[in-house]
Amino acid sequence: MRAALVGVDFGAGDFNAGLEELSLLAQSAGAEPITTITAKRGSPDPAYFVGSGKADEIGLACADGQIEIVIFNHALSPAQQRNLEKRLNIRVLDRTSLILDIFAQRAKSHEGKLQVELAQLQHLATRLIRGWTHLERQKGGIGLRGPGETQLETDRRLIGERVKALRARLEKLRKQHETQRRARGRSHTFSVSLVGYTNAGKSTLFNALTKAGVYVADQLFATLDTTSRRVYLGAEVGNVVVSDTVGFVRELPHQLVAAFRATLEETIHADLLLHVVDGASPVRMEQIEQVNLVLKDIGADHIPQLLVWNKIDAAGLAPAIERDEAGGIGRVFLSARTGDGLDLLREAIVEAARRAPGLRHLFGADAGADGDYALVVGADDADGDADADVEALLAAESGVSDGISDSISDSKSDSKPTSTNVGSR
Ligand SMILES: Nc1nc2c(ncn2[C@@H]2O[C@H](COP(=O)(O)OP(=O)(O)OP(=O)(O)O)[C@@H](O)[C@H]2O)c(=O)[nH]1
Ligand SMILES: [Mg+2]
Repeated sequence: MRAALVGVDFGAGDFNAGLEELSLLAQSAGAEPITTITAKRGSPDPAYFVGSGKADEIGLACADGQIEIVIFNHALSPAQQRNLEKRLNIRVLDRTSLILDIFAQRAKSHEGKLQVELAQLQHLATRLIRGWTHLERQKGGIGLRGPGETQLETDRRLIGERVKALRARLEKLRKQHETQRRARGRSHTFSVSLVGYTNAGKSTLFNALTKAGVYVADQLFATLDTTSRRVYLGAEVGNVVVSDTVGFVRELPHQLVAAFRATLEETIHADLLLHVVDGASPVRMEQIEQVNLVLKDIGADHIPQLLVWNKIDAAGLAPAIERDEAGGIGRVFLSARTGDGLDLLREAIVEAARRAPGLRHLFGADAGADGDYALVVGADDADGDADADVEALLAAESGVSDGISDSISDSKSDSKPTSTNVGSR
């Protein structure tokens, strides 16, 4: 589908990098960007987002019939989108819809699909409601029982019912995740989540890390698109669980963040976040900020974070560990592609695991001091079933079970590891 891209420069951030990202997003959604139209404004025009003169310029660019869709690098109000479509006589997509569409295309698991559907319906619902009030105004409040309104009311009711059903279904799945996490908590397997801006190299790093371990077991512990594997990191720490998850983008639609809460909760409950950064990107600092915003949004900003400065091969840097003022590891420079610096990252994870509270008992030096298993069970264990906990722990330590083997059996479609990638390649 041939597309015209539209970006408005409000004088904030790196405008060109933003347009480049839009182009990648559009391609990820299956569109083919043909032309880009830019404008400079102080604030959005209420009717068309751009000025009416600029709107006509966009119309002119589409006049020869080459362009099939116009994609804005911004969130448009329902009215702006409608006005533009009327004036240009062509389909107009905003950034939110574009991202939702990519999610819809990429979601593979049952839960992922439910989450995307919920987000899309909620997005649609706001448009239907506003469309209705718009009509209401046109008719001056008279003749409101007309067929148009009735249809809209029916649509809204159906959407409302579906949203309710989806929420209930997702809540049930969320509870299952929680049960699973508690089981995992008992065995105190140190868990590491890869987070980061889309395209930073999380999946590449995930594969490099998990393949490199002496002992690797495939594990899918979330039914959505979080893939996890156990990685053996030496005698001292033993196994850690590493998870690869959905990437973040600037202005991640809030419906999506809300709908993907269950997926992101795996991130919230990690012991350590590996924040993967594309060290070769000119806008890496902005991306780090964006990722931290999303992490704050989902309540994961309190988790210890290690910045993984990836793609040093492209940035011309050497593998290194950089310590912060307190002596803790702040950044690891590596290349997931060439494998340079991976050993440093493994060291850094071992060091973080060693420092993690509540995990010390697993390690030789502290086991004697802390002594008993009561401490091992952990503060977040609500059911008080200490015997079972000790059993689980012993089983875990002897390698019989690590507590994540009771995977969720929500649907047949969830039986294979899958992953959703948001964004661009
Ligand atoms: N030069 C270079 N490229 C890399 C490196 N690591 C990853 N890449 C490339 O970066 C692109 C994105 O890599 P992914 O691993 O898919 O990134 P991701 O963070 O999982 O992306 P999303 O799943 O979309 O969020 C791919 O083209 C990789 O080949 C690296 O160390 N050096
Ligand atoms: Mg990925």
